Parts: sequence; structure tokens; C-alpha cells
Amino acid sequence: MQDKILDGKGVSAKIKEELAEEIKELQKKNVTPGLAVVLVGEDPASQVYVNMKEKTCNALGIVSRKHVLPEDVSEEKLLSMVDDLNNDPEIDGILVQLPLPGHIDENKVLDRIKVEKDVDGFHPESIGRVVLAQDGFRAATPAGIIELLKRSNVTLEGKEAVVLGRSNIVGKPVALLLLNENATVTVAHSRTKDIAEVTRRADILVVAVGRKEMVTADMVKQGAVVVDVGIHRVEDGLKGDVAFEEVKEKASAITPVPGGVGPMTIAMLMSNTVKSARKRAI
Ligand SMILES: Nc1nc2c(c(=O)[nH]1)N[C@@H](CN(C=O)c1ccc(C(=O)N[C@@H](CCC(=O)O)C(=O)O)cc1)CN2
Repeated sequence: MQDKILDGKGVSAKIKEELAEEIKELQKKNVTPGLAVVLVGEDPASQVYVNMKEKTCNALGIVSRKHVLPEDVSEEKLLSMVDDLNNDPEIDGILVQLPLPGHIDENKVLDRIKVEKDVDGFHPESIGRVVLAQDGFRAATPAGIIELLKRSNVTLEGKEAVVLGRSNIVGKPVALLLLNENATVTVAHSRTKDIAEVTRRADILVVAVGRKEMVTADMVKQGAVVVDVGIHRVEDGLKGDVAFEEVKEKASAITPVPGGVGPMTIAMLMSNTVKSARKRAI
């Protein structure tokens, strides 16, 4: 039986401890993992996330290279930076922080990252590898959700899983990962006719809609496991896509915001970077 609160902060700390040990071993073989993070513009939330990534790299012994480009940088210049990083032998992972400004074609930029360095797991080939259940980089938030559930002893096989939201970076990939774990998966979204009727079927409900406290207790089955991917800044802190206080009374387990899925995202990014660096040690 797992704890009611799924402790992403605690689980991510354990993963980072494991990674720090592995990094020490890699360093003995003269391999220091390197992560390049590219930030375009000054979006305050993106700045927070990029700084968190840099801090975590420093704590674990991963070389972190942060590149900040102005909001009005041309697509061409950004692509040329990606090309340079693709060719840099000390860089194992490249991450372009999302969202990008409107004048830049996000897909074009993500497609340009070498699949071998795609630690964000957003390249079409990385997504294709998830579809085919082949080895490759898994996007950090979806992978973090699966890892958190597994390490919290939540059984996925045979469970009715509902993913609310169909974004390319969370909804679609987490649905595929749940399918690969032999869950029965339904994806609900803004055009779904009766969302509550679908979410109430879920043994495992993953919510990634980007609407503050949209999921209320009446939308959740008694005993469901609820994973909240949303992050909304309010006056007195952070809220998720789930109305935590009322839903926790009904759920058998639930992720908090903060301290749930968010920290797992950073831990899985670090894990992908180490996975990439491992190839240099062979
Ligand atoms: N290139 C990418 N861009 C974005 C991704 C991504 O995986 N790759 N995901 C999100 C943002 N994100 C990482 O970039 C991210 C979000 C939240 C957290 C986190 O630890 N949140 C804390 C709260 C921190 C705070 O805001 O004060 C928590 O939930 O406890 C980490 C990473 C969009 N862009």
C-alpha cells in the first residue's frame, strides 16, 4: 500500500542520489556529463525552471551550459546555436526551454536537435520510439510520472488510466507510456463530450490541462490515484489542475503541487543526460 501523498520531492531526491553515484563512476572514466540549456526571452517561469536545472546539474556533477538568447532572436540564429551544440563533443544533452516566442517554429527547432542528444525526448524520432516501445529518450514529465507511480508501488498493468489533456509534451506521451505499461488508456480533452463521465472511470487519472483546479471531487472515482501535472502561480503559492483539498479525500493517492510531478521532471532530465553520457564511457 502506498502513502496517500505521492512524494515527488522525496522520490526525485532518491533518484538524484543514485545519479550522483553513477556520475562519480563516469568521471573515473574521464566522462563528465554535459547539458546545454537554451533559454529564449525572459519568461519568469521559464527562468525559474532553467535555474533549477542549472542548480541540479551543479549539485550532481553535470556540466551545465546555459545560453540565454533575446526574445527577438531569429529562428536562424537559434537553429545555428543548436547545430553548434549538436557538434560539441562535451555536450551530451541539449534542451531548448519551452515555450518559445511565437515567431519561432517550435517543431523546426526540436527536429534540429540530434536525436542522440535529445534529452527532452521531444524529437519526432524519440516520440516514435515511445510509440514502438523501443529504447530512446522519454520526455521528462511523462517519464517522471511513470517513475513516481512505480516507485510508489502503484500497479499500472490492467488499470483503467485516463489522461486529461493531449499536449505533445505531456498528454500524448504519458498516454503512450501508460499503454506500454499495459494500462487501458483513454485520452480526454476539451472536445470530449462528457469529461466527468470519462474521468470517473479512471483508476489512474493524470491531469494535464493547464486550468487551475479544474478537476473537482465529483469527477474522481473513490480510491483513484490522481496525478496533477498543472502548475499555476497564485498569490499565496502554487496550485495544480486538481482541487487538491477535496480530491485528496476521495483519492487513494494523489500528487501535491508543489512537490509532486515538478521535481520528477528535473530528476528525469538529469537521468536522460546521464544515459546519454554513458554512451561515451563505453
Ligand atoms: N524544454 C522543456 N520545456 C518545458 C518542460 C520540459 O520538460 N522541457 N516542462 C515544463 C517546465 N519544467 C521544465 O522545464 C518544469 C516545471 C516544473 C518544475 C518543478 O519542479 N516545479 C516545482 C515548483 C517550482 C516553482 O515553480 O516554484 C514543483 O512542482 O514542485 C520543474 C520543471 C515546461 N517547459
